[in-house]
Amino acid sequence: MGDKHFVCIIGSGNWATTIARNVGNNAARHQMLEPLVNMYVYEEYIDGRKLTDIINTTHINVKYMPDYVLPPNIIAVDDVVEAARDADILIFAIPPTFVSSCCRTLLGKVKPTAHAVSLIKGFERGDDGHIILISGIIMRQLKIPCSVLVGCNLAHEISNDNYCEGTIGCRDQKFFRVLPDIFKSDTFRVVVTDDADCVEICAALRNIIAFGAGCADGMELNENTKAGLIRRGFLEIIQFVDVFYPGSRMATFFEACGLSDLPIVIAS
Ligand SMILES: NC(=O)c1ccc[n+]([C@@H]2O[C@H](COP(=O)([O-])OP(=O)(O)OC[C@H]3O[C@@H](n4cnc5c(N)ncnc54)[C@H](O)[C@@H]3O)[C@@H](O)[C@H]2O)c1
Ligand SMILES: O=P(O)(O)OC[C@H](O)CO
Repeated sequence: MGDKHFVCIIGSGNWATTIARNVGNNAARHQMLEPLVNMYVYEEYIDGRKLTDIINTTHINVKYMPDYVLPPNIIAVDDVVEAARDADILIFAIPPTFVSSCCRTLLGKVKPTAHAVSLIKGFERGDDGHIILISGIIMRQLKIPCSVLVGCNLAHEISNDNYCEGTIGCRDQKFFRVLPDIFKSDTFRVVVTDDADCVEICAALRNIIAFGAGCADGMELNENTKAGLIRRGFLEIIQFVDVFYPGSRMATFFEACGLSDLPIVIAS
């Protein structure tokens, strides 16, 4: 762990662009990080100009975050292989639908020692009906470990420097110290745990409870009923993890990935 880590962000949407400011600021001053950070941008044309050119000259992602200035050490790259080739830490922040195709493109092209971090919420469904974690897809396809960062993380609030919290589920002890240092800021508190499956599952399943709460509103059920539904849904997440990911810790459900993220999604 002596050498500096080169960081690459894969994605340039709302969340990727928001977190890129923290990553860029931290990379510029952290002794364990290379100051330049690549950001893979799915190329688009805005008024005839490439989005990558716009980002690299104005430092603004006019498509996804038009009022938000990125640090100049964030370098937009339109080729995912080129962006990721030298990376020691690969941050995935794209919608779940694009993960498999992106990993197929990257297969054999990333450093075998690289470590991935998924900021993606959601999961895929396997042929047998089982849940497949997004980090699992990344690990299986790229054959590198993948940690996760999730929490009560509405991008527009973080971009406004409103206080918020995130939980990192770290799958490699070697990265325990450096991962929080990559993402945190004065207003973004990041806690790291090794209970990575539980962290990711909390974020993946909370949408189901939020959907149920939305249905309760739509059916004009009262607040007592909705609160009961949310409590029972949260309990079901705990029971699900207990059955399918044994060994997870109860305390993890009360970190940002669990209890704080749930009300956000229900309200939003
Ligand atoms: N927005 C938030 O507040 C927020 C916060 C936390 C986590 N997340 C999670 O982050 C993930 C991304 O969400 P988002 O809100 O940034 O999405 P978004 O809709 O803002 O971004 C879409 C991204 O997909 C890229 N894209 C489009 N077509 C593509 C293709 N064919 N191949 C590869 N990339 C393509 C776009 O360039 C863009 O970078 C989701 O899993 C979401 O749950 C979002
Ligand atoms: O709705 P999502 O999956 O984009 O998640 C948004 C934020 O993470 C809520 O905390």
